[in-house]
Amino acid sequence: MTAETIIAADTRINARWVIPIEPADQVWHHHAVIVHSGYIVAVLPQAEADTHYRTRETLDLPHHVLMPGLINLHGHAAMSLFRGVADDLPLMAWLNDHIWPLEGKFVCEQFIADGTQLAMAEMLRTGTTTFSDMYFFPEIAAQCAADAGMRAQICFPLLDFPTCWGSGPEEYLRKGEQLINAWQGDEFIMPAIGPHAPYTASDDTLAGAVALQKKTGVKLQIHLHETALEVQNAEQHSGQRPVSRMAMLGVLGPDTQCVHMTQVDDSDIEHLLHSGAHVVHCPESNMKLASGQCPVQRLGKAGVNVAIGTDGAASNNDLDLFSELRSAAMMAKHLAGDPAALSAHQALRMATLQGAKALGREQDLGSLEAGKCADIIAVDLSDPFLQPVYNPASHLVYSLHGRAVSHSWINGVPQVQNGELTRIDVPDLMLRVADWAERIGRYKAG
Ligand SMILES: CSC[C@H]1O[C@@H](n2cnc3c(O)ncnc32)[C@H](O)[C@@H]1O
Ligand SMILES: [Zn+2]
Repeated sequence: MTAETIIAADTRINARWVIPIEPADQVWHHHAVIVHSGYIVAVLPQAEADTHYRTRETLDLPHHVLMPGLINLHGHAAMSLFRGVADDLPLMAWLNDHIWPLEGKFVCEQFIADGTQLAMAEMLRTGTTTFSDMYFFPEIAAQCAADAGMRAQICFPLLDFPTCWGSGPEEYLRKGEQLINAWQGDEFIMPAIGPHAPYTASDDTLAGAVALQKKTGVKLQIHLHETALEVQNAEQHSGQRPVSRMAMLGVLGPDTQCVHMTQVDDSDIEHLLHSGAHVVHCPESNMKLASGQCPVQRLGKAGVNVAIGTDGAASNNDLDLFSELRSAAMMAKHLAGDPAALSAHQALRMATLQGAKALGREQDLGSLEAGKCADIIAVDLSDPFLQPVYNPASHLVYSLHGRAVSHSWINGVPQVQNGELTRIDVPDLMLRVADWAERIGRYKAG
């Protein structure tokens, strides 16, 4: 490019700080991000942008940090309607005695539409631009995400028993294949297979999942080694750890995301590494259900890719990935007995580029680099509770929560402007949520 070359583009965002994620551990001052046709064209010093770019619009963010949108790699979006409905319980009592009966009573297409919108409103408002969902009526969740312009991996549920979405594994697999056919190759929606867990999916069911994965090439996500009890029960029942059973059945591979992994021994790490499977860490859900904790530092040092997720709002109880990062960093340090475990920059990478890698999208998502999709967030650091700012990466992980997000774009399209959602009708959504709360609350009260 010569000094005279002026390039026309759609949007220029000037920010006080830019954390590009790649290259790693960088904080750039007074840089600009240039966006055109949904893609990042350049990330460069503002003085250079003055010389080389003319854009239709320019946004000045003088107290803000720009970074890639966050990737929430595990959740059950519509469960936001069950937020706070059953607290202070261990996983199996929470599921068996509370959540599964409630799901049997209330989950239907409208529940999924309203609950998924509620979850998306919270995620967008707190900096998430891509999420993964594993829940019933995935065709509704996929359409909701596409309508809102949000990126989503939509995992269809697969279990041995009947639910509101199907009569059993055969029907789940048949409907799941329809979901894959409808959405595979879409820019926003990534259909995937979601066998619930080793204790709810038989060998035959998992073989069906593996066959469908081989046929279609989509990703597979499963809850795995969530609790010590899960591993103990499996060992007593079959003499095998669930990870080893998954390896034997062909479930583990580079297209597989193992959610939780709070119980990890050397043989598990060997299976994860050998297969190239990814781990999704959900620290707050794991703490709240007292399930255990994923040893992220150990896995990272061994070379396993670790992404992060909130899990559903019924076990967290929010979908704010910034607060999740704080918990992840604190927990990693506590668990490793090492304050250097999971630094602020490492935590931010886990919620961006490492999430993109688990989705197989590290070529076009997860960092602010020319050629990547313009999935960008701005975080306002001007509040008194964030002063002084020596290191914005530190504040993003250790000091703030997601409500400090002021702007977000997905594919260059504004989703949040000055803290307001642009594409979700919040007052209308609140009416529908209030209606569900009234019905669920009345049922709970007996
Ligand atoms: C097959 S749809 C998803 C299914 O999973 C349940 N669920 C939500 N959170 C968890 C968790 O942390 N571990 C295991 N199962 C979970 C959800 O209620 C649905 O029934
Ligand atoms: Zn989950």
